[in-house]
Amino acid sequence: MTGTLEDRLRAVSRDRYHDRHPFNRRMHEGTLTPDELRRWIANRFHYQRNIPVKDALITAKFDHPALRRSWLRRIQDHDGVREGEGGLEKWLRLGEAAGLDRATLTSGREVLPGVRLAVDGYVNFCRLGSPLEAVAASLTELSAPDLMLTRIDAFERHYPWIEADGLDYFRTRVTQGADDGQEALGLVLAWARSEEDQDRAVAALAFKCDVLWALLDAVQHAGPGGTR
Ligand SMILES: O=C(O)c1cc(C(=O)O)c2c(n1)C(=O)C(=O)c1cc(C(=O)O)[nH]c1-2
Repeated sequence: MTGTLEDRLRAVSRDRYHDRHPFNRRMHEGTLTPDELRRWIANRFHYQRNIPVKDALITAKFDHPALRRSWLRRIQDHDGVREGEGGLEKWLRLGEAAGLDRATLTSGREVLPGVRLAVDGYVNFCRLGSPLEAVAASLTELSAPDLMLTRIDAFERHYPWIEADGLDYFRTRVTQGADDGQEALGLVLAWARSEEDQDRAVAALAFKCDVLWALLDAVQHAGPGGTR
């Protein structure tokens, strides 16, 4: 393999990221119907609510208090430090701004089989993998902040029927995602010294890109009314 590990990771994150998925392209062009957008929001909530679960599994793999303390921040970013705060709460508000009530989102009724499998795949990958692989899988966040900026712009321009407050989640993730991505990159570059470990880190990131891609495939191909 040619190039430094950082070059290889950035290339995977650039070339296989879900910003290139046809569903995301349509989102940005403004051609999604309200039902399609709501289907995406409801299904992505399943991903969101599992992020702190997988971060708890990763935290449990770390030997050092400083590392656990730092990774714990990710759980708090999503779950909040108090009731009514945090990313999951903001995602529920995004749903409400788009006309989806909380009970529907939290029930998980709308979650498509392919989305369930993709998210389970990610959680189990982090549960069973090495700390290096689990942290490397999160490196899609290197590309997430740019995607958030594109998404905010697209929502404001093309989907004005979604109340502006609903976009707070994406605004928050611009800086949180950038910080998370930098932290994870520093760890992966420090840990992956052997060629085998470097290959494992790149493969973990490629797998994660596939998870995000598969999630959008399922959302894109759902039947009328968002059914399977
Ligand atoms: O909306 C997106 O496109 C997007 C992508 C990603 C990502 O690249 O994994 C994350 C998020 N959002 C996100 O909101 C988030 O909290 C998050 C955590 C992680 C992770 O793997 O630890 N990825 C992402």
